[in-house]
Amino acid sequence: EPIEDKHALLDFINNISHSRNLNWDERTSVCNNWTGVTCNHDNSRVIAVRLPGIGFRGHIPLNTLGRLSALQILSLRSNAFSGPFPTDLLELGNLTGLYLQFNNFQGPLPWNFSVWKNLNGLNLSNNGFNGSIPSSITNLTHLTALGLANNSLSGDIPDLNIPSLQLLDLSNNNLTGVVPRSLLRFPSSAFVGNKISPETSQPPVLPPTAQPKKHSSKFSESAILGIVIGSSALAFVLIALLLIVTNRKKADEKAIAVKSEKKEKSLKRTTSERHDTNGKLVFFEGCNLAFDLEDLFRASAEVLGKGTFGTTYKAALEDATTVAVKRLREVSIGRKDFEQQMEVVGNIRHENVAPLRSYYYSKDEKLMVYDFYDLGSVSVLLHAKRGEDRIPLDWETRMKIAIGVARGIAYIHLQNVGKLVHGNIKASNVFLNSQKYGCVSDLGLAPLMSPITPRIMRTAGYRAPEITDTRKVSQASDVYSYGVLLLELLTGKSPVHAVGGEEVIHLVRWVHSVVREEWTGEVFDVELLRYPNIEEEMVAMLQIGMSCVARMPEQRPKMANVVKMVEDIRSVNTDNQPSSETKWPGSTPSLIPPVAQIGSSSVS
Ligand SMILES: Nc1ncnc2c1ncn2[C@@H]1O[C@H](COP(=O)(O)OP(=O)(O)OP(=O)(O)O)[C@@H](O)[C@H]1O
Repeated sequence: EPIEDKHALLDFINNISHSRNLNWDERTSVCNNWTGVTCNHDNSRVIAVRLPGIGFRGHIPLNTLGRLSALQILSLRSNAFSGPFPTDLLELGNLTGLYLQFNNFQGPLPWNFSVWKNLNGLNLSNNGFNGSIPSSITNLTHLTALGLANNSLSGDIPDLNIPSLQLLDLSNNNLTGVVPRSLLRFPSSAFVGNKISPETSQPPVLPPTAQPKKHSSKFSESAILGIVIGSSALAFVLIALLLIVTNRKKADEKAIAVKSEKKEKSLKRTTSERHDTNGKLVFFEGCNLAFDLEDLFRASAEVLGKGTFGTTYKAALEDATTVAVKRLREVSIGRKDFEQQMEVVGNIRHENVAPLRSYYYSKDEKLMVYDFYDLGSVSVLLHAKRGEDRIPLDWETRMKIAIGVARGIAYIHLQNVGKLVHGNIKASNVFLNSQKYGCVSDLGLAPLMSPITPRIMRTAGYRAPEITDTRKVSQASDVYSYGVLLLELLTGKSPVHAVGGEEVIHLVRWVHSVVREEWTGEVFDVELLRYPNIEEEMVAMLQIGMSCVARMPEQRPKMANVVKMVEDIRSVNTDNQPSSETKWPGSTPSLIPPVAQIGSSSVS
């Protein structure tokens, strides 16, 4: 454990008064569950300290936090710290996030901001800082969010030519002069409550108000604005919190607008207390996101959907990053087992597996935090509004999805001494990685829950037949689900879909029957007909898909073999296809049986 860091933290806590007790016991390891403290992967350094709302008062003790030289995130917001800006913090050259808002700091800002060259979130709002905004702030080239609102800052606004900056709030200070050119892209609300001369500062767009919109994407946009605007919007940001935290209400955005600020403040306090004492947000390696639990609960949240294991929200954090938060329900195992499973899942780093960034466990609340995928899931890409103005998912991309997913699952199957199961392969859990290859999410959740409930139809189409009896997912059942996904990519049809009103068709059975009657050409998605020279590949993929959905688990190929088969399709055909842009890695060509032979052994 990092002894030096531990001593620095103990020196800090022993020299400051605070109203809530922390569990910082010097006999325990600083990396082991100390409230608000996060260590790096090998527990050799403390990298984040998040202590919002602990009731600290007085000056930050000298020569304490400044010794945490590996610190990346420091959040001391919503306390009652006073005194000048703690210059010790200038020692922390690795900081990416500094959150000191809602305290009673006073005096000038530090003049040499440039020491924090990696800083991307800085919030010093709601303090008593005065003097001018130092021009050195312009050197923070990674800054994405800057909050200086509700202080007593004066003088001109520096020309903050920082292209990465997405959120800015300078409102309610004593700033004068004009809004510099580089900042005209921000809404006027970022500057209100100052003495800025009106003629020259003509902000481009005046956002109406922070009223929440009735529906989703707009809701989140206005929510971000809301945070910037400040107090009036605090209302609905905090209701979003309510939405995630209390489990009492469904998303009812209308109610959000009418809540009074007073009420929310107290709500907020209870919430943060409840969560800080109960549980801890655990981060995994490579998580550069600057957020703490309160950020998560304060974030504007939009429901993405309800799944088998819970509800997933899109949450916009204060520093303008967006994450997907999965709120689990009906977790049937205890903390230890839960944490163990999270460690396995969270330490998987593979380009075809969506990284779990962080998780949270307390008695009432279990959360998992992922990167947010802008393009949406493969389910959306494949099925959303088929029609004239739709850009179809081209064959190239479908192949890359299939290859990526196969590689991701094969890698998962190697973990935990070859015992890990994904357990929930389906199109809504597959996203595109930065190279546009498939990337699987939502793995390893089945062991957390009570036995699988067959009532959920959306999953049913991907579920291997033996699960009806065994009630357990396995690597072989992952292979089956992958096969269904392949059929979905090839046919453009959802695994369970209604045809002619009520009727529900099972995709696997449907494909079998079409192939059996030698109508193979009919199974393929009409959207794929426009691409030349892909029949061979489509047929070969169909064969792989059908071998994966063999009825008997032992007849299905292992995932590692599936990877080879899928990759081989490309290496076989690239010779004949000069049009293919990508050179696919692969080994020797596999022998592909004629279509008529597939399925005969596997039809149910
Ligand atoms: N990281 C993410 N980025 C973008 N969208 C996501 C993310 N994670 C989930 N979603 C989307 O949110 C919705 C709800 O997801 P969720 O995982 O809760 O349910 P599901 O995938 O429908 O079912 P299940 O719980 O069985 O996985 C889905 O449409 C899913 O594609």
